[in-house]
Amino acid sequence: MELCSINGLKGTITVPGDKSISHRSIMFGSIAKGITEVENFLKGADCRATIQCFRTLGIEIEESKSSVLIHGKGLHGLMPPTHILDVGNSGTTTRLLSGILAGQPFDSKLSGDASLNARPMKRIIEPLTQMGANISSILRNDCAPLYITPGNLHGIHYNSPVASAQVKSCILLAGLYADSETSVTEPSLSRNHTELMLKEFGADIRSTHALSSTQATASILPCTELYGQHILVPGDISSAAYFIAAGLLVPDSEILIQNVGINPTRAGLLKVCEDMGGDITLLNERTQAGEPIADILVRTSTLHSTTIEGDIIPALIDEIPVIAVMAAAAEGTTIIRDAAELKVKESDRIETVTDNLLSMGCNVTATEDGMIIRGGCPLKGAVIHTLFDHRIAMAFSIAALIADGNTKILDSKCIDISYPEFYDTFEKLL
Ligand SMILES: O=C(O)C1=C[C@@H](OP(=O)(O)O)[C@@H](O)[C@H](O)C1
Ligand SMILES: C=C(OP(=O)(O)O)C(=O)O
Repeated sequence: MELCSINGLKGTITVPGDKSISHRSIMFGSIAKGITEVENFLKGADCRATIQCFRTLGIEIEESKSSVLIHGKGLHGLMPPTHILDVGNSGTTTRLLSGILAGQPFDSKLSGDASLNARPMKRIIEPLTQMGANISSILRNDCAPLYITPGNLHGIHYNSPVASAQVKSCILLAGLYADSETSVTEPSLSRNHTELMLKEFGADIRSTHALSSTQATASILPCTELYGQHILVPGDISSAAYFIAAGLLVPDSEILIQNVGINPTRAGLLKVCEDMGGDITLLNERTQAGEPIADILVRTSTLHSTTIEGDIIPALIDEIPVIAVMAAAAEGTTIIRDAAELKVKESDRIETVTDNLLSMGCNVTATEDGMIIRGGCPLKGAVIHTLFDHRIAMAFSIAALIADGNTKILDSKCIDISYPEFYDTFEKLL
């Protein structure tokens, strides 16, 4: 994809359904009894991988233009897979599905693409093994492909070294099949969609937030049955993030993004935009199945630098590439720290972001757990090496809109992972 600078993005748009909630709707719907109907499901490649995995596990899933119907077979209704489960590029599918598979009375294997098979899985192998699961890395490198065989699961209390919703959700899902309570404490609260949605499906799940620290604990009791639900998936704030950044950065813009999920465990970007002087207004705030939603009005703003660190990091982890682009255009030096998790995403996002910003003429330094971005230098068009990472392709498409000259985004097709209609949404604002 080739892009150049523009002016005046104007209009009202919606963004596709939330990726995290879409994955969970298929998974929980499949192990619930009865039909789960999902509206505004994200038809990106990652969530399609989740659908395919559950079809392979014997679940009938019907797709229409407006919704997805899951014919759930109950907690013990999955069938042994006849072939290896293909998790594609999706960390969420891999880690959450492993938690469910650990509780099944049959063997399974799961594997993904080269990027997925290089991501760390010890973070789930360790706690699942403590619970009595039999899960191993087939190549003995603590990565997928993973092999899971039946084990008798018991409840544990797990102190997670990372604030990761994938790790937390994996353990809680295995906890559905354990013989006693399972709980997970994380150093700071990660996205809580599993806790909110499993409760709607009938699970006995609780969350507590320590008053004296940022630590958060979620616990679940073994369950006899979950029940099918009707789910309306809110727009994905991680996808809205690109249009928020575009609205702030592109001169003479005003964009209204309707129906966006603003769950506080996801909405760190809004706080950062506010700290940077961004003109953002939340309209029509409401709650749907425990998930807060709003329309977001964005207008062109003069941005200044900020420091992003500590317990806000999990609430904006996927938005850091586009935040870095905003920081490059802002006056002053922005510091991002406590974000070492960026190194184990679809690419090493500390490296991919800093390398591409450098090639656009920005003065940026990578650090062990983040980056230092000295903003205010004019960006120039460049060839962007996405390394097939969808967030890099989208973040640098925004950088292209304010750069001098043409920018070429290599392998931009990877955007299909989370936002197949990304460039079509842009067309609506021209
Ligand atoms: O649970 C989820 O749906 C996700 C959790 C986050 O990963 P971690 O749990 O690895 O931080 C996030 O980066 C990913 O895009 C989706
Ligand atoms: C990290 C991401 O997803 P996952 O971990 O599910 O691959 C992402 O979408 O940015």
